[in-house]
Amino acid sequence: MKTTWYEIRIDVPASGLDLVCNELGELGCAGITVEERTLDTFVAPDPDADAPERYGISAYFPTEGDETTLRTQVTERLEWLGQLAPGLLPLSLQCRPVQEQDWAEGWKQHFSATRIGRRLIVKPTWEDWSPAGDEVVVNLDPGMAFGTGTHGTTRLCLEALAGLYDQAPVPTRVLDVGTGSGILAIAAAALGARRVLGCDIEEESCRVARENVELNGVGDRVEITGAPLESLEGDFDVILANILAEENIRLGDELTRRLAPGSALILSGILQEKEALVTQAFARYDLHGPEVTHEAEWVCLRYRKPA
Ligand SMILES: C[S@@+](CC[C@H](N)C(=O)[O-])C[C@H]1O[C@@H](n2cnc3c(N)ncnc32)[C@H](O)[C@@H]1O
Repeated sequence: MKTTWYEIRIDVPASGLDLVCNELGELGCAGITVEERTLDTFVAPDPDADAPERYGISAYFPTEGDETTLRTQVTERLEWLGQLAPGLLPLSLQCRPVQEQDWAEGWKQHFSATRIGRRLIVKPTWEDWSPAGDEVVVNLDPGMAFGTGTHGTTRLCLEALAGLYDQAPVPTRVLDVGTGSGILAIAAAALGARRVLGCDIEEESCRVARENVELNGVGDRVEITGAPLESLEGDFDVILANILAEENIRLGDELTRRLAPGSALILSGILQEKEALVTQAFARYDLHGPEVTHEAEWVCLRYRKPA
């Protein structure tokens, strides 16, 4: 049975945050999210940034149609608390009912079938697509792993990868460092790679990636491993690394050491403001490029190892 929840959003001064959360808990609140910090799963919070003066919080209460009483109770309690917590009053409460299903499934509405380049289609498992001509389809259920193709960094990598399969000779050996949901590894296999290795330091990502590899029927060509890059054998025609700028730099020697002559190195996960940091770090390697592509604040660097 689906629970109905009542969401109450409140703007709270930083000094009163703990007090408000405590009072809401006493009134039966089952969960609170604090929304003020810029927290992208891909961008580590800046430890030097000033803490915000106010936070937007969302408190969730299980309800059985008694929202008016609940709203009155919360208002009265916070008005009382306002005498102890400067800046809490005047209160601004925004309330709405929420179905439990919205929490678990809400993100899915942002993920729908997308064409990348000339013939690559990335789609969620719950949508149908009949490929026409030489189109290839990547089917994904990203679960808790990163990589639906909707994030700018993934899309930039997919575009770079798809472009490589529009010209001869097509790459056959591909390494995907930080595979997440496995999206880039599976796309490479779908486009024509014969041996693809995806690695990730997160166990959950490896599990999801393996499931997606099976789902796409490319298990004979794609291997997913939790082993670190440093321990991986062989050289590759394409290496993709959609990891943070600092991590790309840290792994520079290990990435470039595995590039076959004439191969492509595709680096992403780089915020525009970090572009120069990465290009400077990679200037010491024997590489052509980079060719730079952008999406919103993200940058992708495409290098070539001389043939
Ligand atoms: C932004 S996600 C990219 C996922 C997917 N490749 C895509 O393009 O959407 C980055 C992934 O890299 C993994 N990662 C970060 N540093 C890594 C490293 N040094 N070696 C392997 N994986 C790493 C993270 O666990 C995460 O799953």
